Amino acid sequence: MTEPTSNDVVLKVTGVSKRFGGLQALSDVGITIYRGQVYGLIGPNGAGKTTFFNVITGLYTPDSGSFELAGKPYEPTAVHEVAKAGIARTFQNIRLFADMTALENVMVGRHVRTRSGLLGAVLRTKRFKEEEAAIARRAQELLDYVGIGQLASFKARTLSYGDQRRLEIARALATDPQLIALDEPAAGMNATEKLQLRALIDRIRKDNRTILLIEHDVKLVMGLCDRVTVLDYGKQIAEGTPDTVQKDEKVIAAYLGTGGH
Ligand SMILES: Nc1ncnc2c1ncn2[C@@H]1O[C@H](COP(=O)(O)OP(=O)(O)OP(=O)(O)O)[C@@H](O)[C@H]1O
Repeated sequence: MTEPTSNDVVLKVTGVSKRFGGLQALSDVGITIYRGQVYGLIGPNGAGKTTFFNVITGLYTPDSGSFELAGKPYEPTAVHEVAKAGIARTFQNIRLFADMTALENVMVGRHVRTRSGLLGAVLRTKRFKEEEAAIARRAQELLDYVGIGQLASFKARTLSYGDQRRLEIARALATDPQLIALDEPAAGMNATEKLQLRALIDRIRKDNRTILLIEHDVKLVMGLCDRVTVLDYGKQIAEGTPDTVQKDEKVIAAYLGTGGH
């Protein structure tokens, strides 16, 4: 394998701090993710993982930090701006349009990248209709890609939990993101669904896409990720390959609750 170069950096985040009242939720946290990597963010409950995710994706305003996506600075000031910049995310608590079909849910994701706009939609111009047909085709391809193509016409709420998570991933992919941020994708999944999820994430990586994930299932993270950051009480206590991180004494202590807190 060739060494990644700075041109391959997808996300570079440095010096992120965030305080909630008296609580320092993040202290000077930074990560660099290269194209084609699966990057894991782990840590005990309350370590700051979700806060870090929310900062990167524009839900929380950080007290400090600088952000670069594919070589361009971006300000994570609002969720839609972050989506436009090229980060798509899924949520710990699935956020689909429950009464829309699977296909429609993916089409909504794709609209971030369309050009006809509202006026075209109201007037139902030729260009709008062509664009809609292309979006529907692409949405179907993405459903096939994540393995639920046969469920395209089913309402999202009728899908199994695992399939809803796949649908969320398809919707994220629909925006053609630089980075896909997955918030606990394996939460609530059974062992078979976890294996399928792992295969899907592997496939997405093979297609040279880049993934950041928060995950409680340490085994899944260690088996899947190229690099891992471990947070504990808002501090980055380790960063590296799963092998090195797993052996790190601070990490072992944090997970066993003997970190001296
Ligand atoms: N909006 C908020 N207001 C106040 N405190 C918050 C807020 N969001 C998070 N916190 C606090 O910040 C700390 C970090 O929380 P965060 O949810 O980021 O941790 P986490 O690592 O994602 O935990 P978990 O694994 O339990 O989801 C916690 O002490 C939490 O109570």
